[in-house]
Amino acid sequence: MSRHYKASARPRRVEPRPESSSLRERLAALRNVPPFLLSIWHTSHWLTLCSVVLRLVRAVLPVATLYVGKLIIDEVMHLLRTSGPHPDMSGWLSNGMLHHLWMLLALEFTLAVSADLLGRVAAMCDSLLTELYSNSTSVRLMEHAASLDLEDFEDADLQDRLDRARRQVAGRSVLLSQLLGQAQDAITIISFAIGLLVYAPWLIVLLLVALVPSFVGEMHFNAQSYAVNFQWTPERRELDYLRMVGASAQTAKEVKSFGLNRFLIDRYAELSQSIYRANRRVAFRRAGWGGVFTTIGTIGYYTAYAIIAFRTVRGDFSIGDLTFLSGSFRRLRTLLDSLLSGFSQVAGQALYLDDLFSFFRIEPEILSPENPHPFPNPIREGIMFEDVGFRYPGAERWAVRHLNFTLRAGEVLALVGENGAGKTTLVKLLSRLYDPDEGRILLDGHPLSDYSLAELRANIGVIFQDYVRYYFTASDNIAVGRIEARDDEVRITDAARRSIADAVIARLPKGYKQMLGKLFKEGVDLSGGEWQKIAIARAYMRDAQLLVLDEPTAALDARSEFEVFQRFKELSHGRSAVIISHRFSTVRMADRIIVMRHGQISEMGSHEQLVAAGGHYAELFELQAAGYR
Ligand SMILES: Nc1ncnc2c1ncn2[C@@H]1O[C@H](COP(=O)(O)OP(=O)(O)OP(=O)(O)O)[C@@H](O)[C@H]1O
Repeated sequence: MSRHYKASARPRRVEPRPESSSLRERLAALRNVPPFLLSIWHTSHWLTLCSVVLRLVRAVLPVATLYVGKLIIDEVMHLLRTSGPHPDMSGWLSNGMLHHLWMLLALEFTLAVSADLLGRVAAMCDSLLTELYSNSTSVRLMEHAASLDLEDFEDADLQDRLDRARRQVAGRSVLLSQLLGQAQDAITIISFAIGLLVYAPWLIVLLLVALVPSFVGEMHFNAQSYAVNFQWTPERRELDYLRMVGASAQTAKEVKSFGLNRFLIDRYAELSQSIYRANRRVAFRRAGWGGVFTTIGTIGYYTAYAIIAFRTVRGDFSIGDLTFLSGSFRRLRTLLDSLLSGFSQVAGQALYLDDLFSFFRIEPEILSPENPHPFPNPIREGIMFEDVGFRYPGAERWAVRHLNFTLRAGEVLALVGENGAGKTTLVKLLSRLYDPDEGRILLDGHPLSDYSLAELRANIGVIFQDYVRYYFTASDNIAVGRIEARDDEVRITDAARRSIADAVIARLPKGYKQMLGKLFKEGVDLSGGEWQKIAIARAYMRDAQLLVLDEPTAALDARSEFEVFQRFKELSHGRSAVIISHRFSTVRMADRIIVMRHGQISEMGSHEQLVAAGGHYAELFELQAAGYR
């Protein structure tokens, strides 16, 4: 299967960029809400139940409060009508005429206090639930990212999506309380609407007419905000990158000595200004249209108010009815307004959920087979490359092609060649970080893809030239080579001894417990060569049958390099190794040397054979040797 085909088969590579998504698309994004709610439910049954029940109860309190308010006014009016104004309250109090009023006032008070308490407890449940959800989603995000292929990480589109997914987790957690608040508002609206329907059904129609324009407007502008956000993801990532380069311990040295600060700051300011301008355009239009739509709503409200007042004067309604109706209408308007705009916000946020869910839908392609072939121990025949070719995704050129050779069991093979010749690519194929686009790689006669990925990786210890400097302790920096053995001190010190990192660690104030790097308090930075010795120790943490060292000694001084290889030779116990190096002092120690040129093998043989052949190798060797004379 060619890389080209794979690329087009992946949904993420053909994802359209919504310039401005249609209403239908925004509504379609609501399909993300049920799975979102389901994951909330899985986060904590108890908190979800608690929040839902409290909100249900809380939802009917406003109409009850308003209705009791109406009863209070009617009761007051009744008292005034039956006995007239009473300057001395003591008579009323003693004959029990105020009993009913007292009861109503006490009920109103209880309703007000309950509404407040229920609201607070529900908000607490929401915030706890939100934090739990955000934590568990971040863990899922890391787990899923870990399962993806290296190719995925080198894809800018995926990086954009991952970035939006991360921001979704950090910034979209309000969605939960918004959704629950929406449900609560909807129930409150229904309860108010029932009250209003009983008195004056036509008021509802008036209300809807006033609100629909503002709803459509909100929907439109939410989608525009999303589109702006979407289109500018790469630039936002660049902003993050510039911030990191401009102010981080790793880059400070070079940025200072090249005087790069001004350039970085200007680039940052320019980019952030462009994003700001795009956001401002939407914000201006939103504010302008929002004003128009709100005015329409206000006109609707006051028309209704005038009608109710007029009909009260005509005697159709009591004063209590007037307060209840106008109060209901006002509350309904604000509630419907917030429900509709909240709905469009939910629809907008559901679009962001798309990023999160679509990130979770990306499937890795480099997988273990269902019934893996047992991994040979020891490897008998070796690893055979049969006409192997590979092109990086999206690249026109083949990075390597027509590779034919066998890495024999127990053999130390060196790869040499100029920059970009394809040496690291060969190693990535060997450790199945990529699958070849052409040809096959066989291990003891079976394609690499027949073996369990975990077993394959456990049996191949690779240290890449751009190995990671972890800001962990020295001990953990070595243990990452086999993290299960993190507490195995004997193994760690043994690995350090083999890679001559033991001498480096002996000089650290806290030895193996010393925090490395300058990121954390009390961290100690190392020289390039010292870091490299620590990194090489990782390879020895494994019981790998094949060691791959990609320019393992580039930063080492001549004596250290010699020592590392002496120990490697002594201690390899017949293990195979592939060593990439530009130093011929290292290369000549190998059993066999492969010379790569423009992605192909140009020569193969021992040091002596290749020098005698007088080809490219001999030329490169002579060049380097001349440098020492
Ligand atoms: N992730 C990548 N995406 C696209 N092209 C790549 C990628 N990595 C390497 N290449 C290209 O593939 C070719 C082979 O690169 P490779 O890293 O294998 O060379 P190398 O021989 O290891 O070089 P060096 O000695 O500089 O480390 C080069 O042309 C390089 O530009």
